[in-house]
Amino acid sequence: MAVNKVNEDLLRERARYTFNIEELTNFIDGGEEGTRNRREVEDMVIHVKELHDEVPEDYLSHKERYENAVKKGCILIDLLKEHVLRHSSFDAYKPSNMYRVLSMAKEVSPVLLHMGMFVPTIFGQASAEQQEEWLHKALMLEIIGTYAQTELGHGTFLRGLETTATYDPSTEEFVLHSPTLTSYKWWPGGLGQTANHCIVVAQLYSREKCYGVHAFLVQIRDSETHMPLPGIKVGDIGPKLGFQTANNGFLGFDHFRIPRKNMLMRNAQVLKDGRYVKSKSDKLTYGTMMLVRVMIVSDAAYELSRAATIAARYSAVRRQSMPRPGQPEPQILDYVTQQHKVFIAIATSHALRLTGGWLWDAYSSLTHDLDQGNLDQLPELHALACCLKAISSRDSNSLVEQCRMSCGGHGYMSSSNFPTIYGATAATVTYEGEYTVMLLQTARYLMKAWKEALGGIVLTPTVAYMVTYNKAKPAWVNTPEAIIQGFHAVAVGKVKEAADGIEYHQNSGKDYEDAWNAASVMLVKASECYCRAIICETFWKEIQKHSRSMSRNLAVVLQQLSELYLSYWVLERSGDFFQVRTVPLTRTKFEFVSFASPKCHCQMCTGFVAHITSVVVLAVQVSIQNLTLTFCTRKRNEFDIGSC
Ligand SMILES: CCCCCCCC/C=C\C/C=C/C(=O)SCCNC(=O)CCNC(=O)[C@H](O)C(C)(C)COP(=O)(O)OP(=O)(O)OC[C@H]1O[C@@H](n2cnc3c(N)ncnc32)[C@H](O)[C@@H]1OP(=O)(O)O
Ligand SMILES: Cc1cc2nc3c(=O)[nH]c(=O)nc-3n(C[C@H](O)[C@H](O)[C@H](O)COP(=O)(O)OP(=O)(O)OC[C@H]3O[C@@H](n4cnc5c(N)ncnc54)[C@H](O)[C@@H]3O)c2cc1C
Repeated sequence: MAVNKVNEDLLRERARYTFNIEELTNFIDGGEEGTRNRREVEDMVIHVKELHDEVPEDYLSHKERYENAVKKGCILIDLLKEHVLRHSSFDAYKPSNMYRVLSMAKEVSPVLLHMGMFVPTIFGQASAEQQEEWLHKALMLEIIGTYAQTELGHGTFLRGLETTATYDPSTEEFVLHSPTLTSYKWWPGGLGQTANHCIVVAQLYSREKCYGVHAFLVQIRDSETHMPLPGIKVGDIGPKLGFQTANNGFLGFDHFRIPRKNMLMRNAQVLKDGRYVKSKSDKLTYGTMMLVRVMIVSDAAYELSRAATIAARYSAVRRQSMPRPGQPEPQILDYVTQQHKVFIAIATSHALRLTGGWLWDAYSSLTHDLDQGNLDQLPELHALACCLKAISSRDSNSLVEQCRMSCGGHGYMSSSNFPTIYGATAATVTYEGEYTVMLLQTARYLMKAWKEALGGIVLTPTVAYMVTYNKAKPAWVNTPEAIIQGFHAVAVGKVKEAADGIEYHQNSGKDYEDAWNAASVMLVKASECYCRAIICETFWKEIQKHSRSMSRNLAVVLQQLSELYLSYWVLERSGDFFQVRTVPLTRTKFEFVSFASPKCHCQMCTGFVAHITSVVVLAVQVSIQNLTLTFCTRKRNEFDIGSC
C-alpha cells in the first residue's frame, strides 16, 4: 500500500521555522502539562478505528448520522473513564476537558449540551444537597441532560418565556405546563432523542404570584425504556444549516408534575408552604449563560485555529498560475493576497485564545466573589462576556469562511472539513445570545459608564480610560501602545456619539425606549469598538507578559503576530480613526496622517513588517509590505508630514 509521502513543499516550509515548535505548542496548550494531557487523550483516540468513518457522513441518512454520533460519543466517554481510572492524570470530568474529548469526533456530539450546559448548571445553580443527589450521576452520564430555555416564541426575551411552573403546596410539587404552541421549548441540544433529563427555564408561580424565570431539573424520559413520560411531548426539530448531530429538539408539557426539590435552589427557594425566598440577585439565574459565553470565546479560537491550519497548509502545497513565463507555478502562499487572507486568521486565533484565557480568569474571580456574596463585578463581567462572545464568534465564523475561500474549489469539498467547521461557528454567532442582542447588552453597560465618566466617577477597569480621555492629555508616540490608545479613543468617541444620539432623540420628543431604538445602530457600533479595544489590548499585553518567559525567537514572532493584528484592525477601522480627530476629547489633536507606502520616510513612520507563525506546525516567514501601516499622531507643525 502506498505510504503517504509528506508533500515536498510542506516539508520545505516546515524546515524554515525560526523558533522551537514544541515551545509554541506548550504556549498554545497553556503549558507542558496541557500538552501532555492533550496528547494523552489524542493518543487514546487516534488509534480507535471505530472513530474513523468507513462511509463519509454526508452519505448517511439523518438517522444514521445521529446513530454514528451516539456510537462515537459512547466510545469517547468510555475511553475517558478508562483513562481516568488507569491514570487519573487527566481530570476527565471537568466539563471543558470532557468537551475537548467529545470534540475529537468530527460530528457534534448529541451529549454536547449535557457537558456544555446541563452539568455546569448543576454546578452553578443547584444547592449543595441537590449537587449531592445529581452531580455524580450527571458526571458519570447515568443521567443525560440538556438545557431547555428557548421557546418557539422567545429566545432573546427571557422575561417573555411562557412555560409555567406553578407550585402546589398540597402535594409539594410544581406543575409544568406549556400553555401555547409558542411556549414549546425549541432548539435544546440532545432533546430530540438523547436526553432523559433537562434543565427547564420557566415562569415560577406560587400563591398566584409570578416570580419570573427560574430553573428546574426535570426528568422527561423513562430511565429504563427511554420513552417520554406521561405529559411530555418531545422530538427532533429536523435538519439545520449545520450541527446536524447535535440532536436539537422540541419539548412540551401537559400539566407535568415534579417534586418541589427539583427547583434549583442555590439562589432562590420556594418553601414547603409556598413562600418564595428571593435570591441576592435575579441576575444569578442567568449564570449558566454567562459561563457558556465565556467558554465560547476559547471555543471560537479553537475552531478558527483548525481552519487557519488547513488554509495555511493548503497554501503551502497548492501551486497555481505562472506570473513569469517558463518559470514553475508558484506556491499560492507567495501571493500577498493569499497571505492577507490567511495570516489574519492565524493572528486572530491567537488573539481570541489569549483573550478567552483572560476572560476565564476574570470569570473565575467573579464566581469566587459571588460565593462570598460580592456581586460588584457582575455587571462588568456580563458586559464583557456579551461583547466578547459576540465578536469572537462572528470573527471566527467570518474568518473560517475566508479560509475556505482561500482554498478555492477544494475548500468547498466536505472532505476539506470547512463545511463542518463553518456550520459549528455559524451556530455560535446565534446561540447563547444572538450577536446584536449581546452587543446591545454591553451598550447598556457602556451608557451607564459614560454617564459616570462625565461625572468623573472612577470606573471599572475596562472602561476606566473613558475618564482619562476626558481629562489627561496622553503622550502619544508611534507604537503598538499608541494604536491601543487609538482604539480607546475610537471607543470613547463611539460611546459619546451613541450617548449624544440618545439625547438628541429624547430632545426631539422621543421617550427613552424609542430614543434607544433610534440610536441602536450607534450603540452596537460603540460595543464593537469597546470590544475590539479589549481584544487588541489583551492580545498585546498577554504577549508582552508571556514573552518574558519564552525564547527570544518565539517572542519575536508572537509579538509580530500581535502587531499584525493591531495593524489589520486599524486598516479595517480607518474611518473611525479619522473620525477620532474630530471628537474634542482632549487638547491633543489625533492626526491620522496617511497610509504610508513602503517608500514613506517620515520620522514617525514605522512599517510593521510581520513574520507570521502557523497555528500548529507550518512556519512561514513572510514580510507583508502591503500591510505596512503608519499611524502617526502629532501636533501640527511638529513634523514634515509631506512625505506621508
Ligand atoms: C468550550 C465549550 C464551549 C461551548 C459549550 C457548549 C455549547 C453548546 C451549544 C449550544 C448551546 C446553546 C444554548 C443556548 O442557546 S441556551 C439559550 C441562550 N439564550 C440566551 O442567551 C438569551 C439571550 N437573551 C438574554 O440573555 C436577554 O436578552 C437578557 C437577559 C440579556 C436581557 O433580557 P431582558 O429581559 O430585556 O433584561 P434586561 O435587558 O432588562 O436586563 C436585565 C438586567 O439583568 C442583567 N443581565 C442580563 N443578563 C445577565 C447575565 N447573563 N448575567 C448578569 N446580568 C445579566 C442586565 O444587564 C440588566 O441589568 P441592569 O442593566 O442592571 O438592569
Ligand atoms: C444551533 C443552535 C443551538 C441552540 N441550542 C440551544 C439550547 O441548547 N438550548 C436553548 O435554550 N436554546 C438553544 N438555542 C436557541 C438560541 O439560544 C436562540 O436562537 C438565540 O437565543 C436567539 O433567539 P431567537 O432564536 O429567538 O432569535 P430572536 O431573538 O428572535 O432574534 C431574531 C432577530 O431579532 C433581533 N432582536 C431580538 N431582540 C432584539 C432587541 N431587543 N433589540 C434589537 N434586536 C433584537 C436579533 O438581533 C435578530 O436579528 C440554539 C440555537 C441554535 C441556532
